[in-house]
Amino acid sequence: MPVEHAARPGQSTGEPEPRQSAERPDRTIHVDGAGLDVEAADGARRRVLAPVHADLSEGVVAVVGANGSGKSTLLRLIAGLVEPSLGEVRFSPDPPRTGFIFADPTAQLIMPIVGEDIAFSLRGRIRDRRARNAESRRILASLGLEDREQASVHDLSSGERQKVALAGVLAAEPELVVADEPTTLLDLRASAEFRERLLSLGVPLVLATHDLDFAAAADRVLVFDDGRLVDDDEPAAAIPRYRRLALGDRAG
Ligand SMILES: Nc1ncnc2c1ncn2[C@@H]1O[C@H](COP(=O)(O)OP(=O)(O)OP(=O)(O)O)[C@@H](O)[C@H]1O
Repeated sequence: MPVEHAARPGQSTGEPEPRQSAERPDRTIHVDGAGLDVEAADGARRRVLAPVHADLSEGVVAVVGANGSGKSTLLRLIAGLVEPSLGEVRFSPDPPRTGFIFADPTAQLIMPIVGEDIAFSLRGRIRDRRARNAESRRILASLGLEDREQASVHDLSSGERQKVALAGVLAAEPELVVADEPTTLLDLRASAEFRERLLSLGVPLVLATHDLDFAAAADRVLVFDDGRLVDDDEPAAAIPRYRRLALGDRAG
């Protein structure tokens, strides 16, 4: 059930950030009993994700759960990075162009200079080099990084580096963004800012997060525990139950 948020421009910390209204493609991710078994070193098979059933068409879906509960596995199945050993992931009407954002942006920065990295991501879409550089500058400016075009990716702060990784993903004009704990390495302010960026992309977002403020800004929350989907509801209902699941009496 989509949850509407009132606009509160300019806020950068604290409460969940407002989401700008945006056109969202009418696409559904059908997770039809998708799950994953892996083979251990001794040859034994281990189920790391029990079959998940969920039709996801909301603008922002947050996936929460303890370490090792199966969040990243679900994200990788949705993004097509891993094939399910059970069930399937389908899309209707058609599979989206999907961009994946990792917790550690260094995993996806390829070129040493910021502008070069974005231009590299644009190569599939724009053949002309000057047009590519112009588009790279436009994307960087849209993320407030216009003065970092010539910077080394190694000299950036973690927050800037995560934004450059996002710029690289946006360069491919994704129709779905899958983000695996994208604010984990960021401080409070950078995390709030990055959260706001992701929420205002106007592109459907599925993200795993331990940041419950971020999850609270989603339209729908999936809760995982020990490799199973154990709750699936709107944030106002799912997050308090997740707190009780994770913290027991300490949830308050
Ligand atoms: N290819 C694999 N081979 C072996 N084990 C795997 C594989 N993929 C996932 N696992 C295991 O499955 C479990 C769930 O992992 P997953 O990364 O999905 O958890 P998570 O909820 O994202 O955890 P975290 O919050 O720590 O990132 C873990 O025990 C992990 O070691």
